[in-house]
Amino acid sequence: MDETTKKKKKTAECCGYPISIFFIVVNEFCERFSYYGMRAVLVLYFRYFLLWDDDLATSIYHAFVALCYLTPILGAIIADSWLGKFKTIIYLSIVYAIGQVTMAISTIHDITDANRDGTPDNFTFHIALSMLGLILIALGTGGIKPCVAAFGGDQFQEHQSRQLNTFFSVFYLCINAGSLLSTLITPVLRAQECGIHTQQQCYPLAFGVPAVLMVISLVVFIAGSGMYVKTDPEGNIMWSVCKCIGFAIKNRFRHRSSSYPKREHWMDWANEKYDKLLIAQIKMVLKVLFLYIPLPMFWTLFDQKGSRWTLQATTMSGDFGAFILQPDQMQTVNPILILTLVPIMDRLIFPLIQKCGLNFSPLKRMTVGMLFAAMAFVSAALVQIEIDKTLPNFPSSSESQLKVVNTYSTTLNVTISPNEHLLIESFGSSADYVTFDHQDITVSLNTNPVITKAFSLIKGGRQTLIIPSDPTVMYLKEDVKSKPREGKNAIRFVNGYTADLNITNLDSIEPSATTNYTLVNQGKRDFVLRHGEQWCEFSRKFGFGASYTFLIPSTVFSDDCESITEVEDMKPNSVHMALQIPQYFLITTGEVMFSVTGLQFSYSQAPKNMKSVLQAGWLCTNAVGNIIVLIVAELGKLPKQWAEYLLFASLLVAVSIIFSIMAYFYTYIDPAEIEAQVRKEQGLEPEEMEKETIEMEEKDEDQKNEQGVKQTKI
Ligand SMILES: CC(C)C[C@H](NC(=O)CN)C(=O)O
Repeated sequence: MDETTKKKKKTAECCGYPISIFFIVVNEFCERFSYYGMRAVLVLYFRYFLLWDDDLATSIYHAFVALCYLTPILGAIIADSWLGKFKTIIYLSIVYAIGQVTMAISTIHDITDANRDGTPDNFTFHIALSMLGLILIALGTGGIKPCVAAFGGDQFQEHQSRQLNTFFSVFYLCINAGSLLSTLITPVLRAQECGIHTQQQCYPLAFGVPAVLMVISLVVFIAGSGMYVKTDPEGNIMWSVCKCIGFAIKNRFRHRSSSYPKREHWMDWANEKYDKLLIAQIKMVLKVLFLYIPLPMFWTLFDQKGSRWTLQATTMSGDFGAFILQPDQMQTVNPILILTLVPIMDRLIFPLIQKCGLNFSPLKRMTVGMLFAAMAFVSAALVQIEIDKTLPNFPSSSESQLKVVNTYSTTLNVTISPNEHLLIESFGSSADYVTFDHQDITVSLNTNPVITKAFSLIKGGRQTLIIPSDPTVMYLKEDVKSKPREGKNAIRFVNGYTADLNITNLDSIEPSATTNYTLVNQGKRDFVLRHGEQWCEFSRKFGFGASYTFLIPSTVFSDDCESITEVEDMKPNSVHMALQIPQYFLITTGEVMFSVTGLQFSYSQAPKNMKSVLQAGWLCTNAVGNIIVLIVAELGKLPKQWAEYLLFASLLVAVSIIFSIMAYFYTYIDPAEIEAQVRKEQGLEPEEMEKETIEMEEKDEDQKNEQGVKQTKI
């Protein structure tokens, strides 16, 4: 125990706050920038750099987030039992920074791109390095998380309890300011092009900047070193706690006969062997941990902002007139609202409620926070119902859908066996998809002579029958059967020109052929069509989430691309992303009531030597919430997304009712007061008692007491 001790040494103050707090909140801002910045581009890195599919990318992403909220337990044990919070933060921040740097290095494609084609040649190297980086990051970010908040709390003196509450709000604001800035900045950095041999999306910059911020965070924290109040670790407290609980259970079991008098609490069965103070502290912690059992459900809903809600946004329109919002940018609404709502709640709403004489206790706030989150999901369900009305009618797994495109020189009468008759103009298409419940069809064209051809359609798929200038070679082309990802537009061209054509960013297309789909972003896009010396420019403004087939006629160069016609395979998104704002508002209000309060509650209800442990327990509720998301995603979804949203909302309402009942029976405590009372009962002076506890924990009592029964000096 070589840390500078200081029970509560007098610290330098500014406006009633310890100055050391400044270093802690700046440190938290930089660390959260680092964490959220890296997280913002992580799925894209998995998907487009490591070339994993959507499912694998999403699962590894959620598993990483869950790990980040499980490792706080480890950090808390190290801090409370061994190194103390200060040293734990320093050492694990170094691990964290190394992890971020490793991660940034793993994204440099040039390292293994020997053939210089722009893609890595040795994926195993990049995967191994990035997994190592992520494990170190999870260890670092999770490990320091419970220590930083608790260390911040330790800086306050007893007379600063009002400032302590404000500190937790400011702390939360810093988290969200860091997360907001990084979520805006790192995607922009990723979109830059960089590289030594070939220019690719700049993942090294997008991961490198968070790495730099982590180093800054560490430097800032060390800079405040001389000003901190540093509390000593109190020996292997977790081990003592486990042994004490184990003994209480064993002893209770040994004395299960009704002839033994009952004890007030089952932990009192440890009285024979363990110190009363330790037992009292364990009781306090267990009471709070028991209360945490229903809490993961809140995070299960909360963390779907990044997954389900972002997917929902991809089926909506982000055209806000003055600016365009991409679906994944919608998530920034959360930190923006946090930055506005925390001060409003702290300065206006909570004091107002207090003035009205209502007792809005922390646990009541948390219950109301849960109900707000449930309402957010009801709102998401209503938005989903609106979206569903505008979505195309996609085929079921047993159906097939077909559309016909005619690039023949005249209108055609198309008969699809047995009784589908379509009249299709030259360079036009059937109005919509025709749905078949069988796959084998025969198509007849009223040409002279009549052309008849048999086709087999894809089950559960959408296809287009392309009739080219020579109808005898008509063919099927597969269409997109879901909304294009990230709100992009899927486009393709049918070449009705008499020779090969080159189109910007696409391979050259032969006459009568159709290109594969290309994804283009919203906004005005220009394409140059070229054949030898001839060229023309084709411009088109795109919305969100549409799909088009462009038909190029033989006259394309003579009328300067004017005669290109378009077939709308899928309508653009028409429900506006602004409709998601109410659900973001509700979930963020819920977060302020639930999460900020939970953070304060976990600190205030923990005994001095177990503050980090309870912070870690609190963060673990988030990890379990993420694991529930993973399980639900794996088990498959309800057929309708809105129904799944309502299911989650109902589950959270049920859980919040259970939580409110548990909260009703919870009595708020002042851990310091209880500890002082126990000491008094033991007839020990505070200082004397502290020494006593440490000595006791250092002994290996198991070896001494084979019989397991020892009377303490109480
Ligand atoms: C959700 C976390 C447990 C708390 C916090 N996140 C946010 O504030 C997001 N609005 C964090 O510490 O990252």
